[in-house]
Amino acid sequence: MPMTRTTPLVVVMGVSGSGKSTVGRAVADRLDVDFVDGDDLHPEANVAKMAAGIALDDDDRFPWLEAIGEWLAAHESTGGAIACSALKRIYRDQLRRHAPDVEFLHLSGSQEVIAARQAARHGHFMPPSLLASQFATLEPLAADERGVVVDVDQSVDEIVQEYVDRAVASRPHPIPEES
Ligand SMILES: Nc1ncnc2c1ncn2[C@@H]1O[C@H](COP(=O)(O)OP(=O)(O)OP(=O)(O)O)[C@@H](O)[C@H]1O
Ligand SMILES: O=C(O)[C@H](O)[C@@H](O)[C@H](O)[C@H](O)CO
Repeated sequence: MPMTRTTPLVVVMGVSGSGKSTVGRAVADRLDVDFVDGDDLHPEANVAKMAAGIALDDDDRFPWLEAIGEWLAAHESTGGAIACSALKRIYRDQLRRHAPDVEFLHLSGSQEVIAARQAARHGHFMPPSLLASQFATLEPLAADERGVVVDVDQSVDEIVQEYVDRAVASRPHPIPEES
């Protein structure tokens, strides 16, 4: 019989400023799994490009998504949470090639709400001027993609609780029995 676990392997996705790092950390604390901020896995050139106000393209994101995918693959048996924008379906497909069991928590909100949060945030390399391109690039989860969408216009605790209620408590994640 396969064992079941309730600790998912989850990518906290969304546009810049949607709360991926904040919520990802809180989700990982709540589920007692490892967390990493995908921003820390960007090649230096990507960070420099974003800091200069230039949006990343598919070629820029490819090696970064490979690194995210490797982290996911390494956490398949333990579960884990990682913050990664994962804006396009092809990016999520790339991650699923590394970790087919991965699920997504899409932090969704209006450009107005997220822009206000970015404006209040200081010392981050991502300029608010790139928010429009983030929204233009975003492809929401399709019906066949494993994941949930949670509205960011509520407290971090409420977001985590909604995620736990909808994705974790209701849906055990089968993993192979250890030999
Ligand atoms: N639910 C929330 N309510 C109020 N403020 C929030 C909430 N979630 C995040 N914030 C705040 O909004 C700002 C953006 O959050 P955070 O840095 O976690 O987003 P992010 O998606 O990781 O951004 P980036 O992708 O640009 O690194 C932060 O100042 C954070 O404290
Ligand atoms: O795909 C992208 O364009 C990038 O990953 C950005 O989303 C940033 O990493 C991040 O959100 C920083 O603020």
